[in-house]
Amino acid sequence: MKVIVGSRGSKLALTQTNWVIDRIKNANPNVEVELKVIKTKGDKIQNVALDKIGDKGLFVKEIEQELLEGKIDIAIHSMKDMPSVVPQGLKFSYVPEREDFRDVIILKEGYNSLKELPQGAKIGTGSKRRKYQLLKYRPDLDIVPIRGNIDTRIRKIEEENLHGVVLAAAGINRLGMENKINNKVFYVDEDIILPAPAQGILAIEIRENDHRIEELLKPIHHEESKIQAEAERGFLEAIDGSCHIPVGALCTVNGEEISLEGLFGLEDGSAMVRKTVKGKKEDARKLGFNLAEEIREEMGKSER
Ligand SMILES: NCc1[nH]cc(CCC(=O)O)c1CC(=O)O
Repeated sequence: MKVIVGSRGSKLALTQTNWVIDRIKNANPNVEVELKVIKTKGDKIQNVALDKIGDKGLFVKEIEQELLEGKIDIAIHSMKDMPSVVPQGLKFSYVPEREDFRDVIILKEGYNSLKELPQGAKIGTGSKRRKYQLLKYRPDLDIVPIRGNIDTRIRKIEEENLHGVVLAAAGINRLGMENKINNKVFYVDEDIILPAPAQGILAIEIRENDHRIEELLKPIHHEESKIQAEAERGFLEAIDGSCHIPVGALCTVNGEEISLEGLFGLEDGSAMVRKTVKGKKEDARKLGFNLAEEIREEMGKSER
């Protein structure tokens, strides 16, 4: 039996996809797995700020089309880049174990922490979630909009004379970057920057009725990561967040109990609400919806 796995061609996407492919092969030694690299619209538009060119889905559509047409059997994405609604005929399969959910700041050489940066230090990020949470912690920072893949963003520390850039720890860890660069990788506590919903979680997308493929993926299932994805993405869906507004979420699983913390802000960062709810793990998605409702309500009060 042969299966074709589709992926974007960025270094991170390929590393993630090959990680999943290795695990599929290990669990199913008789299956032949082929990698197919697919170029998406998001890969073609390089110079426009991400928050100015539409929405999530930019890195996804072409890959989902090939999945629907049977040109590939499995698609691997970063779950945090996935739109809240999966197209008709497709679904997410088993969720593998999550990488680090935190954000990191790659600091200019000579600096070791966020605290010690000078007044007015320049930090590069294109994400409003990262921007407004950082400004809440350090209102003096000068946030500079940047985008590009991980290497490009790290290069901008030099090119644009920044004190640091914010990235997802998951990407840095998966690429083993910490050992490849001279810069200090500073892991930001989630109390300071709540991560994006499902940051560090991979999405394995398949055709809805493809039980044959689903069976191959079963051994890579990680229960806790699946519950986190459900709760955090439930929140994302209900809050109706786009990448134009600050949205963050983090679910913690403790036996049968889960807690879900969410963050939602106005587009200009003038108001932000952060709140935690607790519930049962089988209600993960519903808990996400409840949290969104509570946060919306609180946001309404603060706007009046
Ligand atoms: N926004 C792009 C993106 N999508 C997923 C990751 C990293 C991996 C992950 O969060 O799962 C990144 C890079 C980043 O935010 O630094």
